[in-house]
Amino acid sequence: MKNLKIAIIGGGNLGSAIAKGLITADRVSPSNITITRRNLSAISHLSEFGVEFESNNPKAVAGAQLVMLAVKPYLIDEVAQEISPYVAPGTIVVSLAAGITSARVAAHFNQVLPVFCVMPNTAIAIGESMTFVSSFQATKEHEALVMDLFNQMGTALLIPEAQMAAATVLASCGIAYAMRYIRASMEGGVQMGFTAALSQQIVTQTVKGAAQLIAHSGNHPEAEIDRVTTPGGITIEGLNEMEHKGFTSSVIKGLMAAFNKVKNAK
Ligand SMILES: NC(=O)C1=CN([C@@H]2O[C@H](COP(=O)(O)OP(=O)(O)OC[C@H]3O[C@@H](n4cnc5c(N)ncnc54)[C@H](OP(=O)(O)O)[C@@H]3O)[C@@H](O)[C@H]2O)C=CC1
Ligand SMILES: O=C(O)[C@@H]1CCC=N1
Repeated sequence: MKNLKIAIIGGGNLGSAIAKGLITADRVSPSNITITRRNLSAISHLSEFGVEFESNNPKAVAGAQLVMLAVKPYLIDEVAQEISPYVAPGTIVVSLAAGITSARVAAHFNQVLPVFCVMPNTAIAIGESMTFVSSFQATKEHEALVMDLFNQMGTALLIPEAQMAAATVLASCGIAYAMRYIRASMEGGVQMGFTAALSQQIVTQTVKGAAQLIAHSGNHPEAEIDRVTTPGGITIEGLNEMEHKGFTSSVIKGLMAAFNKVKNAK
């Protein structure tokens, strides 16, 4: 694994996060990771990690055993076409583009290659991603390698590609939704008199504690809520007011709007 040569095409938000995650996991030598984008100065901060930079995609994929496509979905066809002649036989292709099928990516290559759709979230940079993987034209060995790689940077689950749209919304977009809850709570904290910095510290630790409570116990969130809500007490007053204002309904409606968007991606 240490010697696996990886090319990350598109060093933006996700591509850079994956590069950081790979280095932090220490399973791939930084010098074996090449990251590309047109404006290389925007990722110069990654040079401290020892990764290679390249603005030429064909050069980056030549010699790579695993190529990750981390450009925006509308650029996937163009970039796959561009690198196709330079990709060595047997190269594993990982597409990170939301809403793009593996068959569509595979069709751009002039040889049959193992293609994976992989949907991480930005917490991959710190090894805490919830990552979904689906495989196409791949052997069990390819699957094991890709799963092992992404399990080094959080939790990876192999799923049928048909579930990828829902997985994208719940876990990849989910980071943003969780952040919005955190931000809303912080604003409430400031209104109650905490500084923004202290409010952020309080909410961050509280959300972390809540996530870890259910992760450790396997309890349903409502069971943990029951432990907090004193009958006739303070917590239930706040919870019910949030529900009167449509909290659960808003979250589900937001998830479904995103789900419809990703299912109709072009
Ligand atoms: N952000 C997220 O949380 C997640 C994103 N994804 C998917 O990851 C992909 C990337 O998203 P994200 O990182 O947010 O987007 P960004 O725009 O941040 O990153 C894409 C990068 O691609 C670079 N790029 C554009 N054209 C080329 C090219 N021809 N060759 C090489 N690099 C190029 C751009 O840099 P420059 O202009 O300098 O070339 C840009 O930095 C998308 O397909 C998205 O669906 C999936 C899960 C989560
Ligand atoms: O918002 C987006 O389109 C991408 C896909 C998942 C997370 N970010």
